[in-house]
Amino acid sequence: MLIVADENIPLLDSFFAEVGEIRPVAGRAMTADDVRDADILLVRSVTQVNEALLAGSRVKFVGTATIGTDHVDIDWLASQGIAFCAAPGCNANSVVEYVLSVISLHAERRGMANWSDLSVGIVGVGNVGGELARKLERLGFSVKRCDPPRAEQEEGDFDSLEEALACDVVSLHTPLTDQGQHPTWKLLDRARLDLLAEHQLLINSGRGEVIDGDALLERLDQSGAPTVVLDVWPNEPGISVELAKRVWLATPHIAGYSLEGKVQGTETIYRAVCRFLGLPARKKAGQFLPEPAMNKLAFTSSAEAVPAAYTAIRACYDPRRDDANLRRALALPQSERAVAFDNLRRDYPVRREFSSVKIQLKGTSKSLQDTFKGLGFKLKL
Ligand SMILES: NC(=O)C1=CN([C@@H]2O[C@H](COP(=O)(O)OP(=O)(O)OC[C@H]3O[C@@H](n4cnc5c(N)ncnc54)[C@H](O)[C@@H]3O)[C@@H](O)[C@H]2O)C=CC1
Ligand SMILES: O=C(O)C(=O)[C@H](O)COP(=O)(O)O
Repeated sequence: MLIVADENIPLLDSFFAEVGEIRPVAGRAMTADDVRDADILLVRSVTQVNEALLAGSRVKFVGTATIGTDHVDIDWLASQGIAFCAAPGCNANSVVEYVLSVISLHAERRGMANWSDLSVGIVGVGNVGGELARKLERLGFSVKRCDPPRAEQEEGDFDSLEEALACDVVSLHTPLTDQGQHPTWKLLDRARLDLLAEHQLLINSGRGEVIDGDALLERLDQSGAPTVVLDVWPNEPGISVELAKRVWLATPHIAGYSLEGKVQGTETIYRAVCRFLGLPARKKAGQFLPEPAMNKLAFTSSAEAVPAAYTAIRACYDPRRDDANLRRALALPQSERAVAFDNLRRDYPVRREFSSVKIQLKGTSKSLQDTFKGLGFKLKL
């Protein structure tokens, strides 16, 4: 059994050594020659999985250790009888924590006493957007939910795109597709970007092409432009330096890169491979997660909820470090930038989720306890 796999899938040996021989390959550069003799192909988002890659190969199962599937021609796989699995939800919480950290920085930068005075419009209310909405509402934010595909299918409190785009913060969490009733390709086109005003914050941690990159560049050169944070970009890894210069925070598609999120992605495809082969799935993500370097934070009775929350959030994850690293990479000669973008992702430092930290509270208020619980930290009272 030959398993060809993107070398950036963490814990390949730990999960798959008992299943078959593993051949790690650079995901971005994977060719038909690399996969010809494979029985199983395991990828991440940087490998285009389609007829050009797989025609004539013996691959019978494809797994992607990612939430997004826009890099996979799922219809073609089905037409060839090739089984497929993705990892829905695996790194959703990581993306939510990225967005929460960005919102905390934005509120502080605007001199707001209370970040929950910001309204937040979420576009795409699935695993990521849904969890973001739940956390924000628990923290007291007012949230608009825009999800036309869900609104058509179920009873629920959904809002229009225009209502979401009128919020103080707009966060994009749709899949990328140019098909069907609700395409998201350039969903934020020139006209919709024109609706955004100077006081607003636009965050894209879905897929780069959901925003029209040229229109965004133009909008950011006009007066009254919104503040923009991009984790995902048109044309990765060769992203526009001009666009990066004009956005407030620029990160190299790492919103989902918590250790928990990555390892859960591997676990999901491991389980699917075991099911496909009729093997018992004995390994679990939890057994491979080390004790976090920082596992405790303490606050005293004088701590106030909002500043304490910001301190704890940023102790776990502060996007300004990723922003600084990406800007350094983009200052390299043009011929080196795309590789540098990918290297930041390949060599990403260990980042742990809020749930890995116990917050010790001595004599603190109920509101402080509720804030930390709402964010997903564990409490030690
Ligand atoms: N930056 C990063 O590191 C990561 C990015 N992602 C991206 O985030 C996307 C969303 O992830 P999940 O929430 O887990 O996916 P999901 O499939 O659970 O939810 C997506 C939601 O978007 C909705 N949607 C589809 N078309 C829409 C439209 N035109 N307008 C508004 N809503 C629409 C769907 O109905 C669905 O509820 C992924 O497809 C992936 O592209 C995911 C993980 C990490
Ligand atoms: O899960 C997704 O969808 C993502 O966007 C991943 O976090 C992307 O990571 P790579 O597959 O590009 O390493």
